[in-house]
Amino acid sequence: MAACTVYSTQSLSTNCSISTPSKTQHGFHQRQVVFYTTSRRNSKRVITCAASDSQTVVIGLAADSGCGKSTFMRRLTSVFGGAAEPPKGGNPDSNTLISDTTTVICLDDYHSLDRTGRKEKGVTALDPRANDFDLMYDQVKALKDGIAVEKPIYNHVTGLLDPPELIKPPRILVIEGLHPMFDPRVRDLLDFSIYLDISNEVKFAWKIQRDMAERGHSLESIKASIEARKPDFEAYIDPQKQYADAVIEVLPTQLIPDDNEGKILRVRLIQKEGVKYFSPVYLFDEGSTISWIPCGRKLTCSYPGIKFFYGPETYYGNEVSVVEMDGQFDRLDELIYVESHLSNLSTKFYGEVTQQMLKHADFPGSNNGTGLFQTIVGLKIRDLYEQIIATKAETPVGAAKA
Ligand SMILES: Nc1ncnc2c1ncn2[C@@H]1O[C@H](COP(=O)(O)OP(=O)(O)OP(=O)(O)O)[C@@H](O)[C@H]1O
Ligand SMILES: O=C(CO)[C@H](O)[C@H](O)COP(=O)(O)O
Repeated sequence: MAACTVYSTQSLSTNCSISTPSKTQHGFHQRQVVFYTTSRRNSKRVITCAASDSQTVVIGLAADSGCGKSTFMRRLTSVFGGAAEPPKGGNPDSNTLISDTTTVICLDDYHSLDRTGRKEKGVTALDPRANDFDLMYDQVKALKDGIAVEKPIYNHVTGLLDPPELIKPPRILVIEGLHPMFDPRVRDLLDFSIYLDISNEVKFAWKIQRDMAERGHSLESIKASIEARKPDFEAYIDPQKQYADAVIEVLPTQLIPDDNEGKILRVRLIQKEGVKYFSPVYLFDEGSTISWIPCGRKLTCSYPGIKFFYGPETYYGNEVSVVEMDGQFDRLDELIYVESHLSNLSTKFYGEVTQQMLKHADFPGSNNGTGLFQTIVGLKIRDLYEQIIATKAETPVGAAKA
């Protein structure tokens, strides 16, 4: 037995072991892995799992609850083709979504306190004390290293921690939730990170739409829940945006003075410069500053119209370039006109952004910058993944391990 280097925190490394790997006809190593499950950190479990030879690329997606993470994930999965589904035959309340290429795990599964536990201790789910970052790190690292893990499940229906589910290393692992960039060890594992920054006004409008219309909550209870989360959101969630490689910022429109309906949106795609395998999208002319109103013969715009902006900025001390769209499309098929003026989109054919947007015209935000920029970031992630895989394929085996 070789010592297991996967679980590197002190509490795990001393008791963790792994059998000598043997190669199967499918190019996988059969490994017997001894590790701890979440709910029982003091008890060992032995399972046999397959460790893939191919690299797992890890993407982090951070946002508050109800800010469009699921919608973004559906757009991302669609870029790779195939539908994402919960693990077959598993817990019906699993938060995990698996497709051919991607596995999306929800970081709510690393809540260390269940609903009652949080109530008793007087902490919210946003508070780091309600989450197990050691285990999050151990398991994301294991998956990145090609080792399957037994991940806990936080059941949103019952508010309890359910028995864990087996997660095998995928080609792309997306960790989405409240804290993907909070712990520096987890942050360092990310190949790319995104923050969905929804302004309070817009968050409120979306919450009302979903929780009042679809879940029967009262206006007062929605207001109270947003207010109760605010201090912890500001302390622990919002600061993560400084680490993100791409931020999608969603603000009320500036096209209608004093608009407070939250229906027409100004959306900014803030892209960090100098990130490996990521070259920011630009409008017309890279590095310049441009304001563009595309409404005319090629693009139908009803009131209040559409306005684009592109230019360099500084964001938390980092150089970024920003593409901004204020307003909404009347006709989605005309998006091709806008697409043809954007460069570095990482599309595989002319019109791919428009095609993706039309394919999911029923998703929230498909007629505005939220859908457009989520789709573009999805394409950039595909490009990043393909570059990482190509680089790995070119690297001689010995050099890769050095
Ligand atoms: N781009 C958008 N435009 C308008 N409404 C949106 C948009 N994105 C999300 N919403 C609204 O917010 C709700 C939540 O979206 P979604 O389920 O994608 O968020 P989430 O972050 O995954 O939420 P949760 O963490 O609570 O599961 C949607 O039902 C919709 O009402
Ligand atoms: O912020 C959240 C992330 O989605 C949830 O509020 C948190 O996970 C707790 O869930 P629940 O409200 O179902 O107990």
